[in-house]
Amino acid sequence: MNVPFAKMNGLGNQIIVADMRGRTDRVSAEAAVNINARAETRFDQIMAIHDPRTPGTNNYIEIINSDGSRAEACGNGMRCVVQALTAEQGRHRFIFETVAGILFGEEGEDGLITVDMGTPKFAWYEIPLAEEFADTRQVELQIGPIDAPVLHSPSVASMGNPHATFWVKDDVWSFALDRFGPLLENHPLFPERANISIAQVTAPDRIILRTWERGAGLTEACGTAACAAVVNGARTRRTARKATVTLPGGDLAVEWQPDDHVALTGPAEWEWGGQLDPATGAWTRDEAA
Ligand SMILES: N[C@H](CCC[C@H](N)C(=O)O)C(=O)O
Repeated sequence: MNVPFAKMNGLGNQIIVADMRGRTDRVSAEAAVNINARAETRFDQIMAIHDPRTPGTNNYIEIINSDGSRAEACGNGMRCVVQALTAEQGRHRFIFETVAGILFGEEGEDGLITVDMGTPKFAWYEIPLAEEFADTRQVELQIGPIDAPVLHSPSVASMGNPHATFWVKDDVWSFALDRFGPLLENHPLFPERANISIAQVTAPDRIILRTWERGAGLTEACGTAACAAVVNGARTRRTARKATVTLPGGDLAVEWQPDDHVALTGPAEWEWGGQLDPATGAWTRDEAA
């Protein structure tokens, strides 16, 4: 009843790829919490590969945060899925379906993986926000002393999942994101909570970014947050539509293409494999070959 899994990472974003093909059950929230409770398998997201649900797609992917909640999108995790399936099948291009829609992934000759993350959404009800904002390039939200807020006026967008990008002039490491992150993630403005990022633009094609992820906390990298930062940077004229985003774990390349799709390029790394029970989260590590 166990399924194979791989412990992987996408730029230090801790990912577990679980092979749920040929089964009708799902990785339970309880299993996710139990897997995350063990040091060796502490993770940010589980990417569960299921049989396809729609003709023309290769697989349906379910994304589970470390708190057991489900996410609509995960850029770093999708790259890990592409790498795992490329290693297994020898093919390089895949079409996936998630709750947020259809997306493409491809491993290049250089080993870097590009994922088409789809089109960003900017309407307040699409993100979603709890109240109407005509312009989501800058919404009223602040934290810290009322007359001297530490973070304020984020740009918000959906990359399938909700993101707020707070623009800062100072070093992103000078902010206590561990303290502000949980408050902003759960702010009443975000009925489905949100991923919270602080972004420093250092050149029109360069952003330094830290993210507090919804359902996972501080992470080394968040692919969809990098996409949201570039899209929000471009529509507020802070950046070009193509930029390198430097995250604690390293660099990602993001391009908001003329066809409105956002392409995310970066590495993925396989660490080790094992077998897990998707109901309880009990797992064993495979013997090294
Ligand atoms: N690590 C992910 C994002 C996970 C999203 C999740 N935290 C949520 O939206 O709930 C990424 O690379 O895009």
